[in-house]
Amino acid sequence: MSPKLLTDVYYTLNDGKKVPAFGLGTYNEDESQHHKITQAVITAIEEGVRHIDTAWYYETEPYIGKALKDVFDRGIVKREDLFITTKVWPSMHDKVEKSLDRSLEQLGVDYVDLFLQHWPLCFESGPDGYPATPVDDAGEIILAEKADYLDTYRQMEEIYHKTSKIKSLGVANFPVRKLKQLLKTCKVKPVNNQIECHPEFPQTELGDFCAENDIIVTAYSPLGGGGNGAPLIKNKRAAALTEKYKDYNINEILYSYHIQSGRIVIPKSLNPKRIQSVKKLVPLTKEDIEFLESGPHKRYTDNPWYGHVGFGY
Ligand SMILES: NC(=O)C1=CN([C@@H]2O[C@H](COP(=O)(O)OP(=O)(O)OC[C@H]3O[C@@H](n4cnc5c(N)ncnc54)[C@H](OP(=O)(O)O)[C@@H]3O)[C@@H](O)[C@H]2O)C=CC1
Ligand SMILES: O=C1O[C@H](CO)[C@@H](O)[C@@H]1O
Repeated sequence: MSPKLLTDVYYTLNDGKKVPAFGLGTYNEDESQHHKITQAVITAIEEGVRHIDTAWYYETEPYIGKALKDVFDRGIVKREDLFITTKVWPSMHDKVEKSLDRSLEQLGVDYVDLFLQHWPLCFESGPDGYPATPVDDAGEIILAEKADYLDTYRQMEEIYHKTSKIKSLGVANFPVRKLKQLLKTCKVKPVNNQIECHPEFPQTELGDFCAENDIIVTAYSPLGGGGNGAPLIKNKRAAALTEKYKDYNINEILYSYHIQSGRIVIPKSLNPKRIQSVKKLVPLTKEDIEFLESGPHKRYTDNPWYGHVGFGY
C-alpha cells in the first residue's frame, strides 16, 4: 500500500468548513526573491497542495495571484478546490475591509477561505497602513494607543456577515489571555489560531486551550523560520527519527509531527524541487512525538512588537 500523503489530510473547522492540514507558506522577508513565489505556488498546487497561506503584510499576494491565474486557466484546479488564507495587519486595524479588498484584488479571487487577525495589536500608521511597522527614534513600535484590537475582529465579523468575501474567521499570535478576551466578546467564534509551533516550541498550554475551545492551531515557522536559517533542520531528535523512518526525509518528519498532533502546518519553500520532495505523512507514534518535544524549548521568531502581545499568559 502506498503511504498516506501530507496533502491527504483534511480537518473540519468549528463552523463546519473543511481545511487541508498541509499548506504552503509565502512569507519572505527578502523582496528580491518574491518573483519565485509564483512558481512555488504553481508547483505546490501541481503536487496536490490545496492550502496557501499569505497576508496583506507579506506583499506576496500579486505573485500568488499570477500562480492562481495560471492553474485556473490550465484547469489544474478550480477556485473551490483551494483553501486560501490571508490576514489583516495591525497597521490596517481600522481599515479592515480595505485590507481585505486589496488582498482579494491582488490574489484575483472573490473570497478567501480564512481571514485572520494577524496580531492582537493596533499600530499607528498612515491612511494606507504604511509604514507597516511604524517605529519611533528609539526603534520602539508605535501603537495606536486609543485603538482596541477587539474592534479589528468586530470589523472582520461585520464583513463576514454582510458580504461573501470571507468563508471563515480566525486569529494569529493570540496568547491564552487575548483569546479569552476575544471569546467573551465575539459573535463569530474564531476557527483557527496561527502560532509559531515546532518540536522546540510546542506551545502545549496554548494548544490545549485552543483544543478545549474547538479552535484549530496552525503551526507557522515549522522549521523555526526561513530568516533564521530554518534551525529545526538541524534538530537532533528529528534527525534520529529519519534513521527510524528511513523512507522519509526530515521535512516530512517535522511536518508530520503537526499533522499527527491535529494541527495544520504551513511550511514555506521557494524551491520547486524541495516542494516536490516533501510528500509523505510519517506514521509517527505518540512516543515519537514526546521524544521530539523532549529537548530544550525556545521561540525563534522575534519582532519589535512581541513585548506588547503578552505572550506567556
Ligand atoms: N502568522 C504569523 O505571524 C506568521 C506566519 N508565518 C507563515 O508561516 C509560513 C512558514 O514559516 P516561515 O517563517 O516562512 O519558515 P519555515 O519555518 O517554514 O522555514 C522556511 C525556510 O526553510 C528552508 N528549508 C526548508 N527545508 C529545508 C531543508 N531541508 N534544508 C534547508 N533549508 C530548508 C526554506 O528554504 P527553500 O525556500 O529553499 O525551500 C525556507 O527558507 C510563512 O511563510 C508564513 O506563511 C510565518 C511567520 C509568522
Ligand atoms: O507573518 C509574519 O511573518 C513575519 C516573520 O516572522 C512576522 O513579522 C509576521 O507575523
